[in-house]
Amino acid sequence: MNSLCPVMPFVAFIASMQSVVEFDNVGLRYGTGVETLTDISFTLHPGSFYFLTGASGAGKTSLLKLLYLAHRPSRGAMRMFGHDTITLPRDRLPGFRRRIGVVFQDFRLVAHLSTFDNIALPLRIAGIQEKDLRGPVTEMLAWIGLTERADARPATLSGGEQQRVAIARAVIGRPEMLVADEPTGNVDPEMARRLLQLFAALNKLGTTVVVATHDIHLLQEIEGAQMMRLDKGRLSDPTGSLRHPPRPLVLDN
Ligand SMILES: Nc1ncnc2c1ncn2[C@@H]1O[C@H](COP(=O)(O)OP(=O)(O)OP(=O)(O)O)[C@@H](O)[C@H]1O
Repeated sequence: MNSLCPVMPFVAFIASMQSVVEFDNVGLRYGTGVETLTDISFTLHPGSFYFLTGASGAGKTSLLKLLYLAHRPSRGAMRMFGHDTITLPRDRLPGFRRRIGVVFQDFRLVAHLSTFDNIALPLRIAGIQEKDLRGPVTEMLAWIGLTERADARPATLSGGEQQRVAIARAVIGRPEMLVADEPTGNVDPEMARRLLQLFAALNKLGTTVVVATHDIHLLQEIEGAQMMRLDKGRLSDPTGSLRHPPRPLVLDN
């Protein structure tokens, strides 16, 4: 996968950044309930690969929502791409979101668009010309094994096929940060490994990757990956990923 579309000259930009994301004592509360996320502090470094693990209900999706700016923290400080996102005016949020690729747990494909057009969407939004996007989208279709389904609408695809389209759409524009929520939950182990290779290729090009998963065996697939674990809304740091320097990831089993 060495020809992910050259959309943004971001590698040099990322290399010059100290951190991609910084959380300092962040809390998140839905409505008037108890806090879903409590005292979350960490720094994500440019070009690193993080797995976010934790039991169901631990707060993984909630933390990812903060990362892709769907929610703002209820308290604490948060910086992204060198900017304070708590005080960022609402009209600047879309510009920040375009720098983040997101694989949603429920895919969120555009129902009336074909597989090809769903994958091409970020490139079209970025103003890439039709003649320049056909090659990367075609290559991506082959990589996810859906060349034959290029014209299919999402409703006619299986859950696993929709998931692969969602991943292709998230990575094709080479975002500065990729946030993926259980991205391999609907595919077989072989395809899961293939999709992780796609994330790894993107990561090697400089993208910071955060993948939430229940499947800790995935963690062994990415050399140098770091692990963040949520336990009832609190972050633990089993591999020292969030300290300096991080230790290599070693699994217990
Ligand atoms: N919009 C919401 N309003 C109120 N509570 C919410 C909302 N979204 C999530 N929660 C609650 O926050 C807690 C954490 O949910 P979250 O989806 O972040 O967990 P998760 O670790 O991603 O779980 P899973 O692995 O099952 O997807 C849960 O108790 C959930 O019910």
